Amino acid sequence: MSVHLEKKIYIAGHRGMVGAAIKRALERKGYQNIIGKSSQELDLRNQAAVNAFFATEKPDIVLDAAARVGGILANNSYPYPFLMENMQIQNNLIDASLKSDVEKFIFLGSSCIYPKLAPQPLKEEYLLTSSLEPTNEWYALAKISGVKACEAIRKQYGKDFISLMPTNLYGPFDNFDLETSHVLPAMMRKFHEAKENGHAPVTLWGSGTPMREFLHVDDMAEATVFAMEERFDDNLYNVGTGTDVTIKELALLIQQIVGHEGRLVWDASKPDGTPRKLMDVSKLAARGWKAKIDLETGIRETYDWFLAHSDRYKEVKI
Ligand SMILES: NC(=O)C1=CN([C@@H]2O[C@H](COP(=O)(O)OP(=O)(O)OC[C@H]3O[C@@H](n4cnc5c(N)ncnc54)[C@H](OP(=O)(O)O)[C@@H]3O)[C@@H](O)[C@H]2O)C=CC1
Ligand SMILES: C[C@H]1O[C@H](OP(=O)(O)OP(=O)(O)OC[C@H]2O[C@@H](n3cnc4c(=O)[nH]c(N)nc43)[C@H](O)[C@@H]2O)[C@@H](O)[C@@H](O)C1=O
Repeated sequence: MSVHLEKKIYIAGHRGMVGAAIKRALERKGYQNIIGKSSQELDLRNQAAVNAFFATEKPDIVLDAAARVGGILANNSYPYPFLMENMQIQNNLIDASLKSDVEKFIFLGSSCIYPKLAPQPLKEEYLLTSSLEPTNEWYALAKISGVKACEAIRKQYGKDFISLMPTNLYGPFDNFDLETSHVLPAMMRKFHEAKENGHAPVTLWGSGTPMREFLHVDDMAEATVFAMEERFDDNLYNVGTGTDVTIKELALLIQQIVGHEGRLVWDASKPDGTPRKLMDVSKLAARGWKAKIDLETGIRETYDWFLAHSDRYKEVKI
């Protein structure tokens, strides 16, 4: 299905890693009417401000990539904002989109919505079948309520509101802050700085045995644009590569790409999180979308970006 290139598309969170990648993907395809606001210009936690923005701008399509986002330690340390701010942001966006008759709304969730010990790979139907992973249950609960809000709107009003569940993402404009980031950017920065420091030892968190699946953000953006252009018959679709690695394997790959030759130390006082969360990506594949960027290529490209933006990676994003 094609979407008119003049449709007004609002990307919530257009300055973030995912939002910026979606903007690049839309621009590549020739979309001409893309809008966005920074959190300073429009605080999405403020319902009155969000309603006023929608009344003025009247977007045709809303892509929701705005959220409070962080790695395992940030999620575990700040449960209240990860629950409350995410619910506020998404509730305001979803409700304003319904009331202003937006044609299409895409909500981005996360693979952590699925139960901690669900069978692998994770099928969409496993949602709400057992308990969540404790390190990120607050964030996961917010995301689950977003999925359900979109599903409720679809069920009650027949509107095209859908949810995409990305696996762990990485790429340009990631958060490289060592306390709040996800594992892949943290490892890249740690190995890089240790190499510059005479190949000093690198300390990583947990046991190294958990498994994670990593998707390049440009693939995620392509999947979002694909979903925007299609009319799906269901509410919830996983987005991933369908393959995963252990955290130790990831460390060795990044170490080799960065060229660090020192020792690895595993800090067992830090949490492992969920043992595995591999996505079953067959539902989206059946619609005709699959990831293109393999992990090694994606990490090499991201490291090139990191080297070219060495002034930026020390910014704290949370
Ligand atoms: N990164 C990952 O590994 C994964 C991410 N996701 C999901 O993808 C989406 C995007 O994540 P990602 O790009 O990584 O995150 P980033 O932190 O890079 O970007 C988040 C964006 O949200 C905006 N934002 C946050 N709070 C507010 C607020 N109160 N008002 C307005 N805007 C706000 C920020 O705006 P500003 O820059 O202007 O402050 C920023 O642009 C999220 O829904 C996340 O849950 C899902 C799975 C994995
Ligand atoms: C996308 C997803 O991201 C979060 O879940 P997570 O996958 O557990 O998060 P993570 O990327 O931070 O860690 C992955 C694994 O890696 C290990 N690990 C080793 N060394 C470092 C390290 O240096 N930093 C970090 N962050 N982790 C490290 C770490 O101990 C863990 O075993 C959710 O909270 C939630 O936000 C969500 O949905």
